[in-house]
Amino acid sequence: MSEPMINKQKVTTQTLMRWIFGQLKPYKRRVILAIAALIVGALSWLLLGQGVKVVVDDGFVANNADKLNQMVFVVLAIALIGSGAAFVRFYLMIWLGERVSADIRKQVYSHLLTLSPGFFEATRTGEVISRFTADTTVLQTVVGMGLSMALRATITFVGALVLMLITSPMLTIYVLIAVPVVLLPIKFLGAKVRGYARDSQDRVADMGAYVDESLHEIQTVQAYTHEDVDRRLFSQRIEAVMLAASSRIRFRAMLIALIMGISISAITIVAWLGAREVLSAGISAGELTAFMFYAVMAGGSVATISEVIGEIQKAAGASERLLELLNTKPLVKLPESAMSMPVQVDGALSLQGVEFAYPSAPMAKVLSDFNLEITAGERIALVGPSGAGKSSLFQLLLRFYDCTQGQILIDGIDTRQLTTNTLRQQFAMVSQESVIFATSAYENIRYGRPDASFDDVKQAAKAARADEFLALLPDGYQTNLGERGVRLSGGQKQRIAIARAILADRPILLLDEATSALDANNEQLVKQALDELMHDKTTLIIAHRLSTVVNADRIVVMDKGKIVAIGSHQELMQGNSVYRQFAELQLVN
Ligand SMILES: Nc1ncnc2c1ncn2[C@@H]1O[C@H](COP(=O)(O)OP(=O)(O)OP(=O)(O)O)[C@@H](O)[C@H]1O
Repeated sequence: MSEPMINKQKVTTQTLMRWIFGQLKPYKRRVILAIAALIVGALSWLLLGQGVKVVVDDGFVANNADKLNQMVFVVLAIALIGSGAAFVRFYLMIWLGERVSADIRKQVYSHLLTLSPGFFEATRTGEVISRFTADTTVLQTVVGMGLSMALRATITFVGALVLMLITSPMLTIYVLIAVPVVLLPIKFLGAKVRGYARDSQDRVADMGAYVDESLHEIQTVQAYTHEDVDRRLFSQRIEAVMLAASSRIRFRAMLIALIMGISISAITIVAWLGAREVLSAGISAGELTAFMFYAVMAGGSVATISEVIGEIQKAAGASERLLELLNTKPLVKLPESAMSMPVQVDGALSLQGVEFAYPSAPMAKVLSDFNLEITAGERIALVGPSGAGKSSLFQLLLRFYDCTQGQILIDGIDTRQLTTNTLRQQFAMVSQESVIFATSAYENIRYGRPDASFDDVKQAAKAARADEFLALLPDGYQTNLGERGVRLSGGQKQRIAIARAILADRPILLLDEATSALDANNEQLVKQALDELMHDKTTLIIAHRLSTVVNADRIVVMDKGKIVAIGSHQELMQGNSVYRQFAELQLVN
């Protein structure tokens, strides 16, 4: 059974709009200003129609050159005001779109950092990144362009309608009959567009994940000359994106075409009816001109609104995925009122009746009946065959998961009484694959204590036997180590990771010893670095080296999630067959 990591959910247009308006709240002043600019803009375009009417009737038809000259200036002034308002509206709305999408990205990223590592095992990084970039970009367009266009179109529509009514009530009634005919396709085709939009974004995410994975493992791809297969598999994913997009585009195109066709037909019919009115002297030529100006404006507004509705449907699809991410909860539950740790933590650990199974495989017990008391400052070596549960034990100690039974105590405090932050601040971890970030050596070491001074960093590097080689790098400590530390040797990476842990200065160490053999010199340096690190600290070390088990206070032998023996190297070599086998076959001498 696989764990439902992301809860699929349907987002209605209302939920989406409520969410977006919530995001706009902090920028109330800008929103109000944008709306004001929008109203001024829309009103000036409407006023332009009145200007045109005066130009035609009083200037043109009445053959009055003075009036004509005068009105041209008025019309130009109105156009200038309209353009100014358009600038303010456009600038503010696009700004708000960018702002909202930036804020949403921050929220999603901040939330992602709280999710359990299990979530990232079940979800592909590339997919998460796609949600981040592609989905928030869709929202950005909706806020920046869509909402502004819809609002302007609504005001224009209402204004145009009022002026049409004033100009000619009868012709207006003809126009109004046409409106429901335009709205019908929006309702039916809009829903289709939304469904396909989500599908489309899902396919984009899938493609992103594939690119991420293959480029990440480029050496393996090239070493196995797998490029052609990758091209084919990628192209399949791209075509899936195209296919989903085509369906969406088809329905949107149909929507737009239908609306245009219906509106233009309606306008033509109304113009024809209006022209007959002019001929029978029911209305003036200027009135008909103004009326048609408004009718075209109203028709254009309806078209705009329908297009925006398409955009919003698309955004609803995209935000479904973003909201799913935001609503994914971390696996571990935090206490209602958390305890704090004393200033001085000794680092004694107590595991009492611990039992554990991963949520993705609840029936497979990874640890069971696990009891272990570790005194402060003790050095424990964990050994056992692959799959014995050693790494899982670390995951429980860091509370990436909760035990299914039993409890874990630090200095007598149940770890479930602490926030995960307080708990994790008691541990420093050095994993088997030394983790190096694509930044300077300095920042890499400072990772565990971002406020450390340069002297602190240098001291930690010295203790970790890293100072010497760091000083020889082109920019010393400021040298960029490249993505995943590609510019360093294995032993150098290990020593940087150890320097980081030394600087972090946490009471308990979790070490997963590297299995790869180093040359004698590097080996010696790493050993010295580890000795510095473990000094005075409670240490749990997944051991792969003979020197480590020999120097441990106690060796805990694990097999199939249980402790099968505890003792010193000598004792276990004599008394425990699992250990003897392990030591003979797997310890690096
Ligand atoms: N994320 C996970 N989801 C489900 N099962 C897991 C997960 N991680 C590990 N397991 C299972 O838990 C068991 C213990 O694995 P664990 O990695 O703790 O062993 P280990 O002793 O550290 O092994 P190794 O020395 O090979 O790293 C294994 O059977 C493994 O398949």
